[in-house]
Amino acid sequence: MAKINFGGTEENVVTREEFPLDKAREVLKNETIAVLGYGVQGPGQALNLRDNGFNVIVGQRKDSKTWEKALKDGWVEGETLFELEEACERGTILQFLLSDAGQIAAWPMVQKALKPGKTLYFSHGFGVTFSDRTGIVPSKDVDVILVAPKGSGTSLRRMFLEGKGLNSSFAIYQDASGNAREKAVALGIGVGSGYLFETDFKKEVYSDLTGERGTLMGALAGILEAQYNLLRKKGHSPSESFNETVEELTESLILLVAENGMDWMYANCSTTAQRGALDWKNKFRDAVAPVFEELYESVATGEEAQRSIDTNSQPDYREKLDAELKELRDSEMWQAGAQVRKLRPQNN
Ligand SMILES: NC(=O)c1ccc[n+]([C@@H]2O[C@H](COP(=O)([O-])OP(=O)(O)OC[C@H]3O[C@@H](n4cnc5c(N)ncnc54)[C@H](O)[C@@H]3O)[C@@H](O)[C@H]2O)c1
Ligand SMILES: CC(C)(O)[C@@H](O)C(=O)O
Ligand SMILES: [Mg+2]
Ligand SMILES: [Mg+2]
Repeated sequence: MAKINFGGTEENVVTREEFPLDKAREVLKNETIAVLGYGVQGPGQALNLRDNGFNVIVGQRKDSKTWEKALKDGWVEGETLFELEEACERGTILQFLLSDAGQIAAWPMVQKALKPGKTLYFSHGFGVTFSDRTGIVPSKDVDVILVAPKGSGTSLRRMFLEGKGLNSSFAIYQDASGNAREKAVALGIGVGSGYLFETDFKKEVYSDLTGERGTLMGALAGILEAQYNLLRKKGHSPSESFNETVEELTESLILLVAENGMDWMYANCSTTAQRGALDWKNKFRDAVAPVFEELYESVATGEEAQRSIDTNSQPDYREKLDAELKELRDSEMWQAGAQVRKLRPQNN
């Protein structure tokens, strides 16, 4: 494992050069990897593992839309596609990729199939970190590991097909076999990670819940809405407000940040823009800092986990989420966005 200096702090990371695919295949050559759940991470990880030459099966509820999706993706009923219970029995590595709330209901079935020597794999520290709320407590004779891709399963698959890699974290919760670390890294490489950085289950779930509620999703949507609403209130058109708030960000400036950092994006804007952005950056940072404090606290007390469990365990959780997403989609701002996207020359 390489020690790499990240802005002054040394961390353990694993790169593809150091742990090539051949080595990963060798480590897992006698394993049957059962990917349980075919929502967002399930397809990304299962398809990448399959295309990378691992022995993979998928477990999914048969009466579901995602069973049909699995069939379309080339999984074959009775050969590589099974009901959850059968996949649990057949797999030696169980990749628990049901929704975090769904994992609670499925845990007794998974627990029963987890014979000594098998491996339990998560892509989130949720289940075991909040075990007082989830009831997920693996027995001591199984390896318990984590590989958490830092992005959507959709991106994991797309980037794999483009020859790129999404970074993932990895962690070991229990090492019963003595080989848990090697297995975790091999699976991380197998699912198509760029580089792997080390964490533990608690740090993974705390940072992940903070990130998605914060800058990655919640804060992002909130700050965009606030600026769009202000511009509209001050008499700017939907086109102007949307372009100045979202389209320029996603089509131009954030790509420059991705390529070469914030200062590079700034350097490619006018000196007028640079002066103003440098002046206002700290004001925004300080304004939202207390909200981030509140968010982290809510994660650490388990409040966020409980809310997620309570809402996403309801039988109609999917319909309710869809209704909330529809409301977002139907708002003026995002309807304006749909029009703007249609007008992109590359979409014509
Ligand atoms: N979505 C992502 O891209 C992403 C990224 C990183 C980590 N993760 C983690 O990966 C895991 C899977 O997340 P996801 O977003 O792919 O899940 P998801 O919400 O898409 O659900 C996955 C599958 O679980 C099934 N399911 C839900 N409740 C069930 C139940 N009671 N019994 C049986 N099946 C049930 C659904 O039908 C679906 O096929 C979670 O731990 C999540 O935190 C997800
Ligand atoms: C893709 C995310 C937001 O990184 C993941 O954490 C999730 O929960 O879907
Ligand atoms: Mg998450
Ligand atoms: Mg995440």
